[in-house]
Order: sequence, then C-alpha cells, then structure tokens
Amino acid sequence: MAATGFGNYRNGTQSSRTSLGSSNKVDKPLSVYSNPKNPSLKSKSLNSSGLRKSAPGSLGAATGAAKDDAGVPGRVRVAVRLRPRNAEEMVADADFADCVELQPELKRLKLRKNNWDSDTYEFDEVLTEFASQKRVYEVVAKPVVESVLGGYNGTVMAYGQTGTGKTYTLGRLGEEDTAARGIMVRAMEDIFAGVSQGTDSVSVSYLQLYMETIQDLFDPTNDNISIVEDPKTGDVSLPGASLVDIRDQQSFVELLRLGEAHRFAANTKLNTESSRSHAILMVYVKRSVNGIDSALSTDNGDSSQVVKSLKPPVVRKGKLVVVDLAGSERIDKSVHYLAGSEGHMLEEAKSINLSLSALGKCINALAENSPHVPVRDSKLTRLLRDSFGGTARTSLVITIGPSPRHRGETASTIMFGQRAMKVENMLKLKEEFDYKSLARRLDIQLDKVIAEHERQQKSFEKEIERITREAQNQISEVERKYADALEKERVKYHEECMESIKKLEEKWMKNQQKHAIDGNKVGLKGDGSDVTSKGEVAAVKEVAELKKLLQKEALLMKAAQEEVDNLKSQLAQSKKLEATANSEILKLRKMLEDEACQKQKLEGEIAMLQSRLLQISFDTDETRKRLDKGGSEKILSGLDSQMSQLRQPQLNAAGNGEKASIAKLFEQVGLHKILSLLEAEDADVRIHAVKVVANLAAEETNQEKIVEAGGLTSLLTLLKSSGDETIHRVAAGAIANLAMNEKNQELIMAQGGIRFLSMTAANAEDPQTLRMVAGAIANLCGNDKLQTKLRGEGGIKALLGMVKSRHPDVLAQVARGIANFAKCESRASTQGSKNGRSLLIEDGALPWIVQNANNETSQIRRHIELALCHLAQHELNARDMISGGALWELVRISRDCSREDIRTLANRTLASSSIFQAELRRLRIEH
Ligand SMILES: Nc1ncnc2c1ncn2[C@@H]1O[C@H](COP(=O)(O)OP(=O)(O)OP(=O)(O)O)[C@@H](O)[C@H]1O
Repeated sequence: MAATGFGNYRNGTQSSRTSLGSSNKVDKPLSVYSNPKNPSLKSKSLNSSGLRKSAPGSLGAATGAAKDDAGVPGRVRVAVRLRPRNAEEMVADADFADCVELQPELKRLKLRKNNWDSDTYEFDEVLTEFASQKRVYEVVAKPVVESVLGGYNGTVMAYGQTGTGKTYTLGRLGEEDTAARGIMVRAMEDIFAGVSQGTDSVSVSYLQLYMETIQDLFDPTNDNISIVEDPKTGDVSLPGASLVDIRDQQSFVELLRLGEAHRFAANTKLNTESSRSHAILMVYVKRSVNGIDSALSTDNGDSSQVVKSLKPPVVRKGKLVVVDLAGSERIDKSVHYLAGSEGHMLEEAKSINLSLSALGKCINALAENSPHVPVRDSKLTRLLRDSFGGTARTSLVITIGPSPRHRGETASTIMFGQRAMKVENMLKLKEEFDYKSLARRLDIQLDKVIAEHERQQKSFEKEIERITREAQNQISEVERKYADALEKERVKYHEECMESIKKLEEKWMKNQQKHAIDGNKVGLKGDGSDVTSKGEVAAVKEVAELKKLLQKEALLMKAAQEEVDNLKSQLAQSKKLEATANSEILKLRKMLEDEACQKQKLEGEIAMLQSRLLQISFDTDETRKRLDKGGSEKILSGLDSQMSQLRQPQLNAAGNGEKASIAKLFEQVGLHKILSLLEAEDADVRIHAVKVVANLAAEETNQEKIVEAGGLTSLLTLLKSSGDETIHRVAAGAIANLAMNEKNQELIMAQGGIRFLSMTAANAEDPQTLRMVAGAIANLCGNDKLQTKLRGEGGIKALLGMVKSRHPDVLAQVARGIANFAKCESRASTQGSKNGRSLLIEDGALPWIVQNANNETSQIRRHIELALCHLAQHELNARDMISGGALWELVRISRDCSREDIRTLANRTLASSSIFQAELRRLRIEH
C-alpha cells in the first residue's frame, strides 16, 4: 500500500520527539523553523510553483515522473491566532489580563499559569489580534496553495474553541470589505491566477460533517455521503458529493455563499450560532504541464512531425482541503453545560468530540511515530486520511481567545497545536499521463488533417480537370485550325487548278481554231512554211505561259506546305504542353498518396492509444470487480480465473458504466485496427494489443466477432512466430478463452492449433504460460468430435509434457484436460462409437493419473478422481488400470472421497465391472 496520511506514513526517528507531553516550550529547545531531517523545507524554500528542486528524495518535480512514488518530507506547519476581546469580554474581563501574551517577533506565546508564572511555546507563526486577514493568508495558506498548483495535496485546517475565529479566518467572503476576505476566497483567487483557462480545470465540493454524517452543502438533501479510499494509493474520494466546475472567482464566491447559507440554516435548526459541524471545502485542481500542444498547434501540414513528437500531456492533480473544524470544547465541560438538556445535544457534543479526539489521537500517534494510527475511529479522520500528515502539505491555524476564563480550553488548543507541529508529511506529486486528452487531441488533429487532405484533394482534382480541359481545348483548336487551313488550301488549289485547266483548254481551243483557219489559208496560198512558223511561235509562247503557271502553282504548293508545317509545329507544341500537364498531374497524385500515407500513420497511432486506453479501462474494470468481490481470489474451476472474472455477469452499476465505456471505446477503435496492431513492428505495441484482444476474448459477446475478423488466426500466428513469452502467455490465454466454444474448438484444430500450443508449451519457462496453454488444450479435450484428431496431433502428449512444471495451476489444467478427455471417451464407448482402450492410456497418462489421484490440491484431486471414474467405466481399460495401480485409487475414492457424488460414481463403477469385481475378490477386498 502506498504511503498515505494518517494511515501509513511514519515519522523518521527524531530525538526530540519522545513523549506525547513534550512540547515546543522554549525550555526544551527544538527548532520549529526547519525540519531537522531536511532543513531546506521551510516554506520559503518553495519556488513559485511550490515545487522543490533538489530536496533529497524529491521527485524532480519540474520534470515529474508520473509513476514515482517517492515523496518529499515536510512538517505540518502550525500558526496560532489570537482573537481580539469581544464586547462581552471587554466588560466581563475588564479587571483581568489576557490569559496569553504573544511575542510575534520571537514566534512565541506565553500562557499564564498565574500572576507570576507562565509557560512559553514556540509556533511557526504567532498572529496577534491585529494580524490582517491578508497576512494570515500569506503565512498560513499561501505556501499550501502554491503546492497544490504544483500537483500536491494540501490542507489548511482551523482548530480552536467555539467563537475564537475559525470561520472568521477561513470562511469570510469579504464582500463589503475586501480586506476581510478569508483563506478560502483568497486561496481561490491565487488558484485562478495560477491556472490557464483553456487547458486546466478547477472544481469544488463543499461538505459538512455532523454527527458522523457527511452532508453536501451545495445540495443539503444529499446527506449520506460515503467515503471511498483507494486501497492502492490511499487517496480519499467522495463520489456521492456534488463536484462543481468553476471558471471564475465570482461563481466560486456565489457557491460559497450558497454553502454557507445551507450551513447556517442547519445551525439555526439546531438553535445555535456556533458551528457544531465540521465544514470541509475540497478544491480539485488539474493542470496540464506540458504535452503536444506545441507540436499539434503547428499547422504546417507536416503531420509526420506530429507523429514523431507524440507524447501524452502530463496532468498534475492537486487537491486543496480547507477544514473549518467544529468548536473544540472539552467533553467534560460540554457535558456540564449540557446537563439536563436534550439527550440529542449531549450526543452531538460527544460526536463532535469523538471526531476531534480521534483527530487528536491520530496526531498524537503520528507525532509519536506510533506503529498504529487510529484513522478509522471517526469519519473526520478517514476523510482527512490523505490530507493530513501524509502525502499532503499541511498548515494548521489554531485559534484562541484572550479570556482568562477559558484558560483551560486555550491551553488544550495550544497543546493540540504543539503536537501537530511534530507530524511529518511526505509530499507526493500527483502526476499522470493524460492519454485520454492526448487521444482526444489527436482525434481533433486527425480530423483537421483529414479535412485539409480532402480540401487539397478536391482542389487538386479541380486543377487537374482545368489543366486537362485547357489542353484539350487547345488541341482541338489547333486541330480545327489545321483542318480549316488544309481545307482552304485544298479548295483554293483545286479552284486554281480548275481555273488553269480551263484557261489551258480555252487556249487550246483557240489554238485549234486558229490552226484550222491557218490551214485553210495555207491551202489557199500554197505557202505552208510561213504559216507553220507563226503557229510554232504561238505554241512556244503557250508553253512558256504554261510553265509560268506551273511555277506559280509550285509556289502556291510550297506556301501551303509551309502552312501545314507551321500547323504541325503548333500541334507538337500543344502535345508538349499536354505532357507537362500530365507530369503535373502525376506529381499531384504522388502528393495525394503521401497524404493518405500520413493519415494512415496517424490513424494507427490513434488506434494504438485507444487500445491502450481500452487496456487501462479493462484493468480498472478488473480491479473494480476484484474489489467488489471483497478482494477474495476465488479459484474458478474453468480457465484463467482473472479472465473468468471478466465474464462474471453480476457487475454492479459502476461496473456496468465502465463496461459501457469499454464497449464504446471498442466500437470507436474498431476490432480490425486492434487486430492489425498484433502485427505492429513495435514489440510493446504488440504486447499491448494482444492483451487487449485477450481481454476482449474473455467476453463471450466479443468472441464471435474476434474469430470472424481473423483474430484467432492472428493469435495462432503469434504463437508460431513471436519469440516473446509474454505474448505467448497472453495469446494462449486468449485462445483458451476462444476455445470455450465448440465451433471455435474446431477452427483451432483446423488451423493446426495443437501444434502451435505444443510448441509454445515446449519453449515456455513461465508456469503461467503453461497454465494458459494447458487450459486451452483442456478445453479442446472436452469436444467429443475432436478426440482422435487431438490425440493424433499430439495434444495428450503435450498436456502430459507440461506436468514437468509441477506448478499446481498447471497441474490443475492438465488434470482438467484429462478428465474432459476421459469423459468424452466414456460417453463414446457407452454410445458404442468407440472401441479399444483409452487413448489416454495408450499415450501413457495412467502413471501420472495414479500418482496424482490423491494430490493435496483439491482442484487437481477432483479432476483426477473424475478421470479415473470415467476410465473405469470402459471394461477395456480395466486390465491396464489394475496393473497400473488405479484400482486401489478407485477403492480409496469410493470410500474416502469427500464429495458424495464422486464417491457414489466410484462405487457404481467398481460394482458394474466384472473384471474389477473379480480382482477385488482375488485380493479379498470387500466392496
Ligand atoms: N481576528 C478577529 N478579528 C475580529 N473579530 C474576530 C476575529 N476572530 C473572530 N472574530 C469574531 O468573533 C466571532 C466568532 O468568530 P467565528 O464565528 O469565526 O468563530 P468560530 O471559531 O468559527 O466559532 P464556531 O466554532 O462556533 O463556529 C465573530 O463575530 C467574528 O467576527
């Protein structure tokens, strides 16, 4: 159990701390300014966050190891405050001096014994009747508040006789006069100044403890609040009390006023002005001290950075408890006052005194370093268990009045304070990794990345579309232009050709006609040569003209060709553009793929964290259930008892709530993701994931889903491929759970499960691994259909091989497997579907069975007794059983077994076997 306040922490040895009666009187020098063990522990040695940097054994508070259990020692600090004389005392005590004389500069108080003699006491602070509320806060409470902000528990308590100013010191709201504000209000002001609104939280409960009943001052109808103590950490909590989140000072003051009104109403009902109850204000401060904020807030799009710097934020939890105790009158005086009054009032006085005297006793015990601190004697001390003299920084202000008439009370208050000064504290930093908030933040971050990714993808797609469209437009434009130009050229060329041909034809016609006329003329003149030469000249001219025309045509053709070339180069240019656009598209696609990859990584991280959360929830669930069962470790006859506990249906309401949250988480993470983590590269993640799967497999409702999602195959693969024994142990446990179901048993066999389980058993060193493997095989042994296959694949041999371990847990599972197998065999032989002797006997199980038939562990013994009875039911086994010594065991069982049903079964079996009967007769054994 962890060191806690009244409950556990013991002072170190200190010579001056010898007797209860010893005090810090100046004639017994004892330094009250520093801790003799650690002189650095004056309140001044705290830095601004209330953390010590180099105290021996300190936690290294600035970096804060979440699991470190070491503590920082420190003493309960005690201040004494004197109330000024009130009007009545001014008159009644006018002729008398005050019963105390204060020497604040020496931090001393003198308590008058008589006119000439007084006792002197030292305190950490001596506050005169003139001390301002501000000063009182600063010396009494401020260091505690700073400590709370630094992640420690802190307590401020006021103790004193009725009417001496406890409520004045702690609870004044100071609404009309701010200088009058008490410790509660000022403490909250400092707390608000020390927290950041975005990441931190402050919540309060306000209670009163009256006649051993705790009432909620925010909701007085809630008046039976119980105290819950965490057995591990010793932390005290009040789950039934209202816990109100507060965001600003104003709402706190309003709440306090409401609480005060309820307290006042309760006191009025009791017809008294003084508070007869103890009022307790609890302030819970949660501060985030580092984390992934910086990494997450850099929205530079580089999500891999986020993954690399993944570190859960550290949350420091501090609890400030401010206790305004009821008046500390001595019981004899109260009884005297109350003599003749109603019995209730006497009871009440006793009850107040009971809790105060219990507090006193605890303080005495702590101051004396006594081995027993009677913390359980009252609700007050139970409530303050983690807040006083334990892991908390504690400050006590004792209030006294000046009147010599109350010298007795004042003396007893002073002695109380003196003893409290000797109580040592062991401060413990309350830090934990806030996986939930990390997962939440990562979720938000992932959402952002996904949204950004989707946005980018959309704009990339749009861009791609635009570029493609533009390129296509350009191409079709160029193509269109090219086609138009070609067509134009073709038409033009055609027209020109036609024109030229027409012209030539016309000319040719003209020439023909001319020739015909000239021919006629020649014929008439008879001078042909002259005429011919004229015709030739015309023909030459004609040819020259035609040549010109042809040259012109050639030029036109050339121009058209150039135009075509030009268009072709334009087309090539467009194609180039298209290629560039394509490579751009490819680049964009690659970026998209990278993004998707990052997203997947982040999802993996989240799944891993959520699976851790799931595991933590399971652990909590399991612990809660164990606690619910009163911590008794019931040995369950089935499988792994821890896993079996998870199947217990009788969960209480809280358990159901927890289960619901597990189911929700399970839903959120998704089985596939959890299963995929079984193959993670990081061994820790694999171990973690297999634990989660094992826990899930413990729930019958999850088993089918796990098998369907391929979980069984993954678990068997882990047995085959992993070299880690923890993984083997947990995976075998999960397989054992899945093997509770007949369908799964067949699947396990079909996937070579026996081989992997046998292999695991052969390599196992930890008996718990063997227990899980044996448990899994034992379950398979109970399936009638699998008998031959199981034996054929070495299942029985594997079971028998595990007895080497000698560990009773392993032997119990082996025995259970053998009993299951024997039962199936005897059923099969009764039904006539089995011939021949038992496969168990064939595989050599009988000697071990006989050897352990009277094993001292009842669980093993019972299984074996049953196995023997089952084996004996088949006549074909009788000879082997006789020669192996099993008959003797059967006889013993039939006579001595403490379970009647087994005794009867053994008797019936012996009676029905003629071979056994003959042997018994031969040996002259009566049966
Ligand atoms: N330091 C002080 N200066 C001025 N007045 C004071 C001082 N301390 C107490 N008083 C006055 O004395 C009276 C009693 O104080 P208070 O109610 O705080 O006492 P108490 O110890 O809380 O009593 P009870 O145990 O009955 O609740 C009140 O009227 C309060 O204003």
